[in-house]
Amino acid sequence: MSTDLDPPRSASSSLYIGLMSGTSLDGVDGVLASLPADADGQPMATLATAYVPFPDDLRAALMALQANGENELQREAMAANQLAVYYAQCIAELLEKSAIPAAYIRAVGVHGQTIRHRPELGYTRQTNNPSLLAELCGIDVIADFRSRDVAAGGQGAPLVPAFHQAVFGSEEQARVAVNIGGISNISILPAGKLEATSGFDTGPGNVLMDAWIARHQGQTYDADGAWGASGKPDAALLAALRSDAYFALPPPKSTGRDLFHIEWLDAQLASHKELTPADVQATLTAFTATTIADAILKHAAQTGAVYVCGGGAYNAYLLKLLGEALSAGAERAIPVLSTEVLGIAPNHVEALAFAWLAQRFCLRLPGNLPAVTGARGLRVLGGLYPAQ
Ligand SMILES: Nc1ncnc2c1ncn2[C@@H]1O[C@H](COP(=O)(O)OP(=O)(O)OP(=O)(O)O)[C@@H](O)[C@H]1O
Ligand SMILES: CC(=O)N[C@H]1[C@@H]2OC[C@@H](O2)[C@@H](O)[C@@H]1O[C@H](C)C(=O)O
Repeated sequence: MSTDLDPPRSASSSLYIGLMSGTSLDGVDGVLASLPADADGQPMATLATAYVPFPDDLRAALMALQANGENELQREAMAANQLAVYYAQCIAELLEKSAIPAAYIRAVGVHGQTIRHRPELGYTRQTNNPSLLAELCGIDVIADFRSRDVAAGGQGAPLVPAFHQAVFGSEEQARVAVNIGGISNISILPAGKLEATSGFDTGPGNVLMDAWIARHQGQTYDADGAWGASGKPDAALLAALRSDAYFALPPPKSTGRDLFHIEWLDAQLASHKELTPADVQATLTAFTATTIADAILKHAAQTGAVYVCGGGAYNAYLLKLLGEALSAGAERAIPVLSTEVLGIAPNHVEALAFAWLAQRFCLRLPGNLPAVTGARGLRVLGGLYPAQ
C-alpha cells in the first residue's frame, strides 16, 4: 500500500471508485483511481481495474426489465439487490488488487442499470440498490446521476462529454470522442474552447449486433467483428435502418433499448428476408459505423481526430467501416484511434467517468453540460448513501 494516503475516512482523500454497467448488460466495469481535486480532475491515475461479468440469470432478468411485464416492481427490486452483490464484488476486487483498504476510498460512483430511459416523459430509471451497496462495501456510495438533469429539463444523457472534455480535450487539436457501448454517443471537443463541448447519442452501438449474433450463433458478441466481416452490407437494408426518425432529430437527444431493440430490427427485416444472417450482421455493423460517421460529419467535420472507446473499440471490422464512412464524407482524412493512445483503455473510460462524477458530487461541482443534455443549467448530479 502506498504510504502517502490521506488518513482513513478523510474528506480530502482523492481516491474514488467508479462502476459502470451499461446497456450491453454484459457485466460491471470498475476502476479505482486517484483524482486530485485541485486540477479539476487532472491529472488522474488509475490504480486498479476490474470486470465482473453478470451471470446468465441476472442478464436475463435485466433484459426482461427493458420492457413492460408482469410483477415488474418486484422483479426490478430483486434485480437491484442482485446487482448490488456484483457491484460489491467488483469493489472488493479493486481493493484487493490495489491493496488499499475501503476506509481510504472517498466514495464509489455507481451508475446502476438503465432499464427505462424516457426523458421526454420526465424520467429515466437506473436500477440500483445503493443502500445495500453501502452496507456491503462500507464506502460512501454516490448513485442516481441522471435524474437531476432530467428534473432540470435535460435528457439525463449522455453525461460523459464533460469527462471526455476534461481528459481528452486539447488546446491545439479539435477532437471527437466516440463511446461505442450498447448505444453510441459522441463528444465534440473543439480545440482551445472546451467550454463549447457538445455531444449526443448517435444511435445503436453494439446492441443490435449483439442481439443478432446471440440469435444466430449463440454468442454474446461478434468478437473482433469477424462474423460481420464474413458477410456483405446490404445497401437497401442499410438505407431503411438509417431512415429511422431518430437520426434526423437535432441534439440534444439520447436513446436506448427503449427504441433500438430486436423487435425494431425484426420489423425492418420483414422486407429483407432474402439476406443471410452474416449479411445482416455486416449491415448492422455498417449501420453503427455510418450513423456515427454521419453525426461527426454533420456536427464536427473539422475534427482533427476521432478517439474511440467502449467495447466497440475492439471490433476491428466496425472501426474499418467507421474509417471508410468518415473518409467518404470528409474533405481530408480523419484518423480513427483508440483512446488508449491518450492513456485510457477503451473499456475503462466509462467507469473512470463515474469515479470522476462521484468526485464532482463530493466537491459539489456540476456534472452535466447543459449544451449536451438540454438541461436548464449546470447541476450537481447524484445522491449520497453514506457508509455509516
Ligand atoms: N473483442 C470484441 N470484439 C467485438 N466487440 C466487442 C469486443 N469486446 C467488447 N465488444 C462489444 O462491446 C460491448 C460492451 O461494451 P461496453 O462495455 O462499452 O458497453 P456498455 O457500457 O454496456 O454500454 P453503454 O456505453 O451503451 O452503456 C459488448 O457487448 C460487445 O458488443
Ligand atoms: C440512459 C443511459 O443509460 N444512457 C447511456 C447509454 O449508453 C451510451 C449512451 O446510452 C449514453 O447516453 C449513456 O451512457 C453514458 C455513460 C453517458 O451518459 O454518457
